[in-house]
Amino acid sequence: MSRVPGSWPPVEIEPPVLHPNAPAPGTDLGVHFAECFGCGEVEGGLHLRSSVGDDQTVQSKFTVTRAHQGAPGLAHGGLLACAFDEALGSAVGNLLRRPAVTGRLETDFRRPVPVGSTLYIEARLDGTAGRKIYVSADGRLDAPDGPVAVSARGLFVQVGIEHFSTHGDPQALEKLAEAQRKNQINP
Ligand SMILES: CCCCCCCC/C=C\CCCCCCCC(=O)SCCNC(=O)CCNC(=O)[C@H](O)C(C)(C)COP(=O)(O)OP(=O)(O)OC[C@H]1O[C@@H](n2cnc3c(N)ncnc32)[C@H](O)[C@@H]1OP(=O)(O)O
Repeated sequence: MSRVPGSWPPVEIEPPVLHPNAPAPGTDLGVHFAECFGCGEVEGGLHLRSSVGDDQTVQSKFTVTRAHQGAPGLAHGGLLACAFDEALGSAVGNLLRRPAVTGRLETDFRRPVPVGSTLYIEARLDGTAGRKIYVSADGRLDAPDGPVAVSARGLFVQVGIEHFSTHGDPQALEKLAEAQRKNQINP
């Protein structure tokens, strides 16, 4: 199988347009949902932390613990993919502020990621085509300029807010919206 990726994005795109209320570079993004496996206060979760970077990027990092192992002493690839889903989703949700879900996520695992190492992920908006939002990211080992260990490319698909109330937990959604209103998060 070739390791040469196909062209990206795979369709003709428009340049991404930041939402007028998108947080400024340097802003810490906090936790979008306390029970999220990626960023929430979940035991064994990734506890990924993100902030807005320059040039339509989100910078995230997480430290691999023993709870994240696949082979002894090494991160599980599926959990690394989870970290990229979260980082890419955070770029879409915070910079474009459009409700969207992951339609497709591809990952290239280039180097082993040991327990105890910290992955620095930079996610960038690549472009949009109607409801389709293309994003990609690189994850570097132990420093923002460390060697690339994992790369990912994702397609997020914009959905109506009813996607979450119809298929998810409407009561939890309402509680989350209420908490966001209290924290005066701009819609
Ligand atoms: C107010 C908001 C702002 C708030 C801001 C606050 C900050 C928030 C910060 C941070 C939050 C984020 C952090 C979390 C991140 C984690 C995200 C996840 O893990 S999401 C869970 C996993 N994903 C699913 O569960 C999806 C399940 N799939 C579906 O529901 C559907 O398949 C869906 C919606 C993806 C598409 O279904 P259809 O019926 O609506 O639309 P169709 O026509 O099928 O697709 C639309 C277009 O997309 C293409 N498409 C869809 N899936 C594709 C695929 N796998 N590959 C290629 N193309 C695909 C299609 O070919 C179509 O393209 P053509 O318009 O015809 O050109």
